[in-house]
Amino acid sequence: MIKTAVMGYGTIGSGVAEILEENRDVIAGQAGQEVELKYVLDLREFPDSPVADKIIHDFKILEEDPEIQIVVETMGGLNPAYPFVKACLMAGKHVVTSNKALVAAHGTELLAIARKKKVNFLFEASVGGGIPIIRPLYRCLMGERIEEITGILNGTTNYILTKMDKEGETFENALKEAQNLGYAERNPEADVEGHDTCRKIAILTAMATGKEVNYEDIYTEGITGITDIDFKYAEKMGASVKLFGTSRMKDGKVNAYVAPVMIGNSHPLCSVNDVFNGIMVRGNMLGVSMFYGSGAGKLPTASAVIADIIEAAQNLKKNVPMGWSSERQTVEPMEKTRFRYFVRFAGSFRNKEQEVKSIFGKAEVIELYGMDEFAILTAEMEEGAFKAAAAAYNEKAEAQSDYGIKQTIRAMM
Ligand SMILES: NC(=O)C1=CN([C@@H]2O[C@H](COP(=O)(O)OP(=O)(O)OC[C@H]3O[C@@H](n4cnc5c(N)ncnc54)[C@H](OP(=O)(O)O)[C@@H]3O)[C@@H](O)[C@H]2O)C=CC1
Ligand SMILES: N[C@@H](CC=O)C(=O)O
Repeated sequence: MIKTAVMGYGTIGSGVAEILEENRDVIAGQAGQEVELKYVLDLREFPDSPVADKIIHDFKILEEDPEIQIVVETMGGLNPAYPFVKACLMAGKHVVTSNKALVAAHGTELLAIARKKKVNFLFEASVGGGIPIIRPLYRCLMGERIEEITGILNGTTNYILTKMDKEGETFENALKEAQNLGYAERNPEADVEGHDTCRKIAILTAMATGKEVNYEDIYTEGITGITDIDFKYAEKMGASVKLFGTSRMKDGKVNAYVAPVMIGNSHPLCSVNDVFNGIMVRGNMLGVSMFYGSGAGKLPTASAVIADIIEAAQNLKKNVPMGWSSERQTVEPMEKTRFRYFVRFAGSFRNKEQEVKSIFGKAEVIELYGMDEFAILTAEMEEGAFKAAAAAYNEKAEAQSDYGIKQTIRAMM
């Protein structure tokens, strides 16, 4: 029998405990022996829960218990998750985590310790919730040169954007619902400002390149600036707005960003709604493959944790080769990335046509009935060139005491 401990009995930790019980026989069949939950480390008591008799508050108890071979970290954050996980690996225990903040910040070091100690540090649940994506990258796609990963990688923001788009819900109400459903991070700023997606695309890029990626090098913009008016234009254009995490890899160079993107209804990721995530992976031989499923939530995410527990149980005496090295992958500046741009301007197109055309070049024009504003969809250009054009337009508008650009969203249509 293999004994495990869960650190953090919140949304995901309690899901892990539930599946260990509910799917006990399936897990034992795959792991080759029974997997028993011995301890649950948390700050609080859970007297009415099924794990009431397993609750501990002192990390030393599980760290020093030689019976514990696999530790699950579902506390979130870096402190004390990082020192606890490191201590478990140093003590020769396998660690499974759903914590992308931890993997993005300290993954390189923790993977190296796991290799040295011949144990495993596994993090399938850290990206895409219940969607298998980490293991496919190091197993099924191991013979591919990965050229691009583009995904809707955050359940909370996709839930919010879907509610705003399809039901006219306000940003604030939709966020509250996502929090009540257990999708959001403890500090939801990580979701809505794009930091969670940034960590996930950094992890996927590191998996794809085999090199460490500093998530702070990735341009990151969240969804807090997206409004109901943007969705009105999107509807008229047969489009929607989604938060993308994208990484393009070519000749050793990586272009990566996190940003809301206007996409047409025919884009494969446009129909990924609510808490669902969708991840497109393009390999040089495979072409495009799509991964789709619940990107957050108790049981889907816990299901991914359970798969890692089984992987560790099947490899108790050896380190499964996966992850990345300490060699740093550089990320190209955002200025070099090419997009079309959806731009909203104050005033009427009739009055601004000459100026807009002379500064932004050829563009499609979109007007909404009864609005004192208009929008354009530019041709594809480099981010640096677009920024220069937008600055020139705003400068002119200011000189004429005229309000300039109201909104800019990158577009792929
Ligand atoms: N929720 C989701 O859908 C998903 C979450 N994740 C990730 O999984 C991790 C956990 O998320 P989630 O379950 O939602 O978070 P929760 O906040 O629901 O759970 C965290 C639990 O850990 C406990 N905890 C915090 N600090 C300590 C400590 N020092 N010692 C012991 N216990 C502690 C918390 O106790 P208390 O409440 O008393 O502070 C809480 O019970 C995060 O990294 C998150 O990013 C990944 C995919 C999906
Ligand atoms: N807050 C995250 C949880 C899963 O990673 C999300 O909403 O996607």
